[in-house]
Amino acid sequence: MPSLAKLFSSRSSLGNLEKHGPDIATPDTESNKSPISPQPVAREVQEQLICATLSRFAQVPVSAVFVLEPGWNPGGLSDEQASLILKTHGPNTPVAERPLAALRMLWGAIVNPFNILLTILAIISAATQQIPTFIVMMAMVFASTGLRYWQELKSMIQAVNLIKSVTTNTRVLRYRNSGSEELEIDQRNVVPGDIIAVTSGDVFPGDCVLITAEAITITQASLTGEMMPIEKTVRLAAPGPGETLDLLHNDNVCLAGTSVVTGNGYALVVSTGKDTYMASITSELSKRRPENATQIGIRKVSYVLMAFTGVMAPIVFIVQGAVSKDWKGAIMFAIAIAVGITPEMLPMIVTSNLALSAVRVARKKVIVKRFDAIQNLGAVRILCSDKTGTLTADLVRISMSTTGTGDLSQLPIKLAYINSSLQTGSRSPIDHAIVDFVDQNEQDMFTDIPRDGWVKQGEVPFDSSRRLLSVLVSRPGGDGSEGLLITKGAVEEVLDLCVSVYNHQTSPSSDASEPLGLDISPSTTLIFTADERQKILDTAQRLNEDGLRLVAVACREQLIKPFMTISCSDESELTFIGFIGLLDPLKPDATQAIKDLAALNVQVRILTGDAPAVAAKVARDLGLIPSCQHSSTAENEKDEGLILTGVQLAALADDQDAYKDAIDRCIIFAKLSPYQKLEVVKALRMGDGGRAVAFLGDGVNDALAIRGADVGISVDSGTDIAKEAADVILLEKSLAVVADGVVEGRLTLINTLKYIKMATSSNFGNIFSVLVASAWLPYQPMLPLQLLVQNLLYDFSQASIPWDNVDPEYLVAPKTWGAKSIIRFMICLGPFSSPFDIITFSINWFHYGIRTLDNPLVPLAQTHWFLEGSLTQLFIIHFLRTGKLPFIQSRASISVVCTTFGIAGISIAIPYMPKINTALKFTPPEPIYYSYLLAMIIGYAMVVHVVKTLYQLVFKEWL
Ligand SMILES: Nc1ncnc2c1ncn2[C@@H]1O[C@H](COP(=O)(O)OP(=O)(O)OP(=O)(O)O)[C@@H](O)[C@H]1O
Ligand SMILES: [Mg+2]
Repeated sequence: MPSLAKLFSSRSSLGNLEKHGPDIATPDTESNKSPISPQPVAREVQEQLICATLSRFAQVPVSAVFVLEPGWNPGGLSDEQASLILKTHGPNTPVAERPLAALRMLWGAIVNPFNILLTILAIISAATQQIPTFIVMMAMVFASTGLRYWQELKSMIQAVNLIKSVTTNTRVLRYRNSGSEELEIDQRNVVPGDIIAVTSGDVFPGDCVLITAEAITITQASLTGEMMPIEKTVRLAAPGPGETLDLLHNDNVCLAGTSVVTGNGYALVVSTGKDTYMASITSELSKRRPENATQIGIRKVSYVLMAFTGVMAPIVFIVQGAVSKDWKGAIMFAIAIAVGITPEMLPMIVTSNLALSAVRVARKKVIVKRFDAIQNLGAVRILCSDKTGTLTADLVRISMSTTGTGDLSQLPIKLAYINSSLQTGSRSPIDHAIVDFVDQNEQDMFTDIPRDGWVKQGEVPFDSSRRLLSVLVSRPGGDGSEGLLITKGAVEEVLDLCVSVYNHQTSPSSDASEPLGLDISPSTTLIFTADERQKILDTAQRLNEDGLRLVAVACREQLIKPFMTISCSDESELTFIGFIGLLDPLKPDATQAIKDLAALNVQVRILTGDAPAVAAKVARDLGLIPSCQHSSTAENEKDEGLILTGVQLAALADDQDAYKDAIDRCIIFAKLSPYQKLEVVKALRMGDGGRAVAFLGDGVNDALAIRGADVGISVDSGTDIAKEAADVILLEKSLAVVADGVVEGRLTLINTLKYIKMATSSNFGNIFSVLVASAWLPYQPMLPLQLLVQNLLYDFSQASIPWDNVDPEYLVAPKTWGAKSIIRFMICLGPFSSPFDIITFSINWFHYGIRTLDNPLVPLAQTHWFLEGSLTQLFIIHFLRTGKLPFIQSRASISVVCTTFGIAGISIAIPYMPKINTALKFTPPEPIYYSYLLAMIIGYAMVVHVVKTLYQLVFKEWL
């Protein structure tokens, strides 16, 4: 008996495309093993090879690394060297873009139960001299395999092309004109021997060894699923005796696909492309990802069908064998029935459905990295978004530079400028805005900054948990030991570190002896009392409510010692200087996009690391929370229940009910750490009995939540780490295209559901008919071969379903795979075809008097059932594809009309086709039979329509 589990788990073409995702129909990991997939032993050998290559460079002190390979040098490769290595090693193609395993795919299309059975039957036919039968059967094998292979190959090529349109750049050091130059190149052109510069948010393009002294933290979530960052540092000592390299748990190796969370540094690329650890575990990675709703749905339905097959095939075999005494014929018949029940086209339908949608959304500049994400997008009920760049235009510009009490002052922006221009981490839009502003206004306002005089002596890079960025600089004109620690960051975080407030009134505004006129001494600072703090917070609140994003600036004088490094612990005892207020206008299309999403029943929530008041202002302007005309106090009170901050969230941890209530109620989640973003996404997913949640973000701080959501969405201009974690990439930063993606996802899901509901219900109906026929008729109601031909023709007609129209009302609500709904549909609709099959048996029995096995008219009886079965099944597609009246209220797409009517025409023609009819043992029916047939089709259509109306009344759903 053909194994349904195998069929459902046969790897679809997309399997080897995905970075980490399984293909669509792979519920059963055991049977995922492709017959020609690498054996575990081969994998072990490959892993040992990777280890050996890496340990050569990773287990020596950094000072000795460059001696190991002639030509490699700490200043970087020359362009000639790099292009030579590129030629020999090949491009550093990411796993997702690997050329297709076309042969493996062909193997998957060939080896399926349907083909195996047909081939066995064909061989038996050839052995018994039935050459025409053999030819017909083999033609069927080629046709079905060809159709599936062609569809899957096409989808895969499309997928690869789509993924290629998302490029990732890497900063490399190249040795040019007797000096090192840092340049940005396409990640595909990185070669072993390259030195890369990485900063927070960057993904390692190959397996690398760290070569700079400062520690960085990286996440290996893409390889291990473990989201906690781990620290990596350079190796200074030689390895101890017996020390071996542990790929995932060593100090200085950063594997391809992992990404930097905090810190900056340089690393030497050791392996690229197919030689990386990630490439070696691609198939494992795909199995590790938890099943999504679609896969669970397919698995459940396949279990039900398997149970049917398991019960039905033996019953049919025993009953038919006992009635006809032809046990050999009975077993063939039972097998053919089992094949009939199997919806063997499901993997192909799902694949082409998804590929088609992926190509359609790509036209709207939405790139789906894992095809099945598109279906999940259709299921999304809540879209979480960070604020900057998706809701706002990401055109951050400086609006003001003020003191803690809101008076204009240039000092904060000047200090922030030194901080932003000297820091070497990834430049955030805030840093860009500060640097651009000062560069543009330098002539008029900033003549007193001796630009080149400030020399960086140390840095603590920005991270979203601290929300601070500090730079230690030596003052211009001094002996180099007088330093200034300049810290900028989120207001509360900076205030927590302050011990005094700079008094701008008493301070000399332009004392020539003090650069920037900054003199921090007891006479120019005030003690930081609770009162002072409150005053500053009030100012911040006021500015935030005007929609200004704030960065607080503070500093401290510090003595600089030789070889000193600084860390977070140095960020203390600061003097508060003032604020920089930044404006980021709303995206023009965001309000409409939120309305469109609301019309699609998708709620939008804001999850931001920024202050609640700024987020509230954005939400109000977008219409996400009601705006209040009267006073800001009233607004605050009203917003209260809709905003939750990270601190409040943490405080709710002990009270589960209040926690759930707050998560459900709040629209804005502000001041969240990256972990809290993930926590909120998880909590939202759990709510309401489980719902699909999408997360849209672009920063390092969004990557965890992107990975944790049902659909992670990022933008092409986002950080690599966010793009790596995402399932969907928007080439244009716009919320509006997300709404298009949601519609497309629903369209795909509806068409897949259509197929599965039609296929299962018609198979379920056939089971009853076959049981009746086996118990009643002394001959086979259809020959196994005839059953298979009918099955194949039906399959061909179904291949057009992905191109079908969907009634608009099905698109307004989130849609998920519901195994229960499919089974209910099958049980309620399936049996109504049986009465018409039994009428056909009765016509044969009573009208034509075909009652014995040796009656010469048996082929005619079989032709009759073939025609009735095929035509009713094909025609009824139009009734089942919509909850409305077919042809009049809802029309199928041209492709569905053409295939269903075309295949119906072929079915009618087959009994008349010379050679084919003899091979299949069909006889042309009498003309009068066609009037019976017409009556039966009309009768069946009427019955289905009545049942459909009642079904929708009772269950309030159709597809
Ligand atoms: N480069 C930076 N230097 C100093 N402070 C910064 C920097 N970037 C962000 N901040 C501070 O940290 C706060 C949180 O910003 P962050 O970008 O981490 O949050 P976010 O969740 O990405 O925000 P959004 O939702 O607006 O994208 C900012 O409001 C700002 O005060
Ligand atoms: Mg952000």
